Amino acid sequence: MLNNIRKQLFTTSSLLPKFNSFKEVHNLPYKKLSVVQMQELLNKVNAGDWKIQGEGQKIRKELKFNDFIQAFSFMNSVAIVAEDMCHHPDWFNVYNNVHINLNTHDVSGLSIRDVILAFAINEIQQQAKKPQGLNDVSYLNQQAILSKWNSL
Ligand SMILES: C[C@H](O)[C@H](O)[C@H]1CNC2=NC(N)=NC(=O)C2=N1
Repeated sequence: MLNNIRKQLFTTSSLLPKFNSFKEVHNLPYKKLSVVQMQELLNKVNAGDWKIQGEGQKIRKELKFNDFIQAFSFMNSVAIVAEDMCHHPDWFNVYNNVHINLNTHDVSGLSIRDVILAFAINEIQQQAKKPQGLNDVSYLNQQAILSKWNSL
């Protein structure tokens, strides 16, 4: 048991791919990650605040914003990155609350794609300061997110 965990921890260190555009993410190789591997990767990319659900079926985060404009502008920014990645959040929004679940359908669980999107969402959350309206995504800096990922 301990040996298995050690082996899994060891193998995760080689699992962080580099890429220069979110459009490349769809072509990266991916496989189902164990709960241990997933937790290790989330910690590594500063996304330890995402909670792994059940036996590793999905990860979840609940966010609260100042108001609906801030929440919806954040969702617009995430939608832009998610569409480029071809990996989309399963989410719920009421007023200033946004609940997000991520998973990878064809592995019936979690993969590196969920790690990358969780990382990007955390970065966008930090960037989303004071939008001028529902559709204001002018603060979104994809290059900054990409270079931060590539330097992890
Ligand atoms: C065909 C297309 O690439 C797939 O259906 C994509 C779309 N968006 C997705 N989004 C998420 N979160 N998980 C997926 O497995 C997924 N698959």
